[in-house]
Amino acid sequence: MLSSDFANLASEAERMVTFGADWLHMDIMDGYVPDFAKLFCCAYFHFVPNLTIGAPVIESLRKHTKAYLDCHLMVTNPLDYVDQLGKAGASGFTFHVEVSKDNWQELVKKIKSKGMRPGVALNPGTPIEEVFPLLEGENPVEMVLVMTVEPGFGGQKFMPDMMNKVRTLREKYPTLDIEVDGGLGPSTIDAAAAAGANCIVAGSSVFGAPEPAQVISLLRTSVNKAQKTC
Ligand SMILES: O=C(CO)[C@H](O)[C@H](O)COP(=O)(O)O
Ligand SMILES: [Fe+2]
Repeated sequence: MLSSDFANLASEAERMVTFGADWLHMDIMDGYVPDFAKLFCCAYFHFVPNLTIGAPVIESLRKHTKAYLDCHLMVTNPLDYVDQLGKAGASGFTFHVEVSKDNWQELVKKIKSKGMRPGVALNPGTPIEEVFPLLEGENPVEMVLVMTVEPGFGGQKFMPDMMNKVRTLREKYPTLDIEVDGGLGPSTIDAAAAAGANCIVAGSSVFGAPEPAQVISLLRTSVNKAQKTC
C-alpha cells in the first residue's frame, strides 16, 4: 500500500482486494535522524529515512476492510508498537532482525498474545543465518520477509542476489512462508518464485500498471507454477 493514494486509503484497499490481492502490505516506518545525531544520543536512532503510517491509520483502515493487514515494521523499537497495532487490528507483525537480536523471544510471545502473526525481516546486508534461531524452538516466527531492496522507499530496483537467501531458506524450511519485498513485478517474479518465495509484496508494479488485476494474476500464476514444479 506504500504506492497507494494515502488520502484515499480505504478505497485503494478495496480496489486492491477486488483486483485479487490476498493481503494488504502496510509499511510502517519511523523516520530518519542523521548519523551525527546518533553519535550524541542513541535514543534518536531511527530505522529508515522515511516516515509513513502508524497504528492510528491501521485502526482507521480496519474499519473499512476485513483483509489481512500484513504490517512490516521498519522501526528501531518494534516492541513499543505491539500493543497499539494489536488493538488497531493488524493481522501480521513483521519486525526486523537487525534491531531485535536481544528481545525477539519476548517480541514473538507478545505479538502472538495480541492475536497477530509474527514474522521477521532482514535487510539486504544481513546474512540469512541471523534469522535461523528465530525459526527454531518453542515460539518460532511464522514468516521470513527477505528485503530485496534497501528498506525505506517503494519503486527501487530488485536485487537478484537476495534469491540465494530465499533458496537457502526454502531448502531448510520447506513449509515456511517466505515473503519477498521490493522491486517485485512481471520482470522479476519468476526469479523469486523459482527460488521458493510464496508471499509477494508488489507496490509500484501493481499501482503503476494500467491493469493492476493482470499484474496480480501474473504474480500468482508464476508462484503457483514454481510450486508445482518443485
Ligand atoms: O518495504 C518496503 C520498502 O521499504 C516496500 O514494501 C517495498 O519497497 C514495496 O514497494 P515496491 O514494490 O514499489 O518496491
Ligand atoms: Fe515492506
